[in-house]
Amino acid sequence: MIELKNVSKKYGSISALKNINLTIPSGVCFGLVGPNGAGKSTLMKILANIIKEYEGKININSNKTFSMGYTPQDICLEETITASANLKFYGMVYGLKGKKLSERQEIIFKDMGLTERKTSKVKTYSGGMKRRLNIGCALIHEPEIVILDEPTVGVDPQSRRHIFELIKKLKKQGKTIIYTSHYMEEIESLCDQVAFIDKGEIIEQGTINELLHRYSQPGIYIKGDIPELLLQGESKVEKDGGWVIQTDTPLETLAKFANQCTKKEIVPSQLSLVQPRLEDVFFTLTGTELRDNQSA
Ligand SMILES: Nc1ncnc2c1ncn2[C@@H]1O[C@H](COP(=O)(O)OP(=O)(O)OP(=O)(O)O)[C@@H](O)[C@H]1O
Repeated sequence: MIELKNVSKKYGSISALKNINLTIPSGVCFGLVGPNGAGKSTLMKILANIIKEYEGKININSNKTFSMGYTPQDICLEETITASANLKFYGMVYGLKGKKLSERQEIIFKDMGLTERKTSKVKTYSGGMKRRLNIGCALIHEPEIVILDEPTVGVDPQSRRHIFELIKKLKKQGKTIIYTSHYMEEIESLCDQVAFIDKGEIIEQGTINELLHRYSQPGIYIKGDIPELLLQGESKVEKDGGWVIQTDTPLETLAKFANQCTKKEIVPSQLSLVQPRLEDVFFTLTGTELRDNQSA
């Protein structure tokens, strides 16, 4: 278990983290979500012991020994040598050698879908391949705790798929994974728990289901050539050229609209239940869209 108590960090006059209290149970995939500049990377670097000057207390696995792998947001590879030599270097840094090191290299290359390119120089790799290798370097020593800071930023779909598969494999192995992303759909599909961070503060945390349950408004979505009359008296919000109709009884409302449309021979281009999304939870909490703040 990882426990943070009143963790704060300032860079000069900038308060990057303010009294962070967080508990990350062992064996969960924990998502940390927030807009640019929220403090995610700072928190990751503190956990990875890269930033050593901060206020507050961190307790990892009750101070028992543990191994950790950290992938920073920026690619940290030597481009002029082969992928294999890069991976070997990281393996040796983590104390691996001989047969064990070779075996681990083979596994990482296979997991990352890079086996055929392992003897190529890193400078010949695409951005996505470099990112996959960068992640592999942090996993060479089979760490119990894996910290991945925006592992899918700017990657192609193929690399994204490999990274997702890898995270699922790490989850099955019972690793504790801490994962930051701007992409809520990634957090929703990969993580068990999530914390929202905004302006250096944790503004909400819980399991994905808890948060969706607590904050999302149930409803249905209707789009198309819909007469005003049909929507009269409904609590509705315009969205993407259609309407979200807010209701506590979405199934009944959906059936009612389907009936009315059938009777009036109207064929909406879309009529569906609104699926609660983490994106909406963040919006409810902060009043801002996560991605409006993105520069990437
Ligand atoms: N080395 C540094 N020196 C000064 N200020 C910094 C430094 N690193 C981060 N900051 C500032 O601290 C705040 C938090 O930055 P941090 O990189 O932790 O946020 P983030 O949520 O990871 O953002 P992003 O998603 O853009 O990576 C920001 O205001 C940032 O400008």
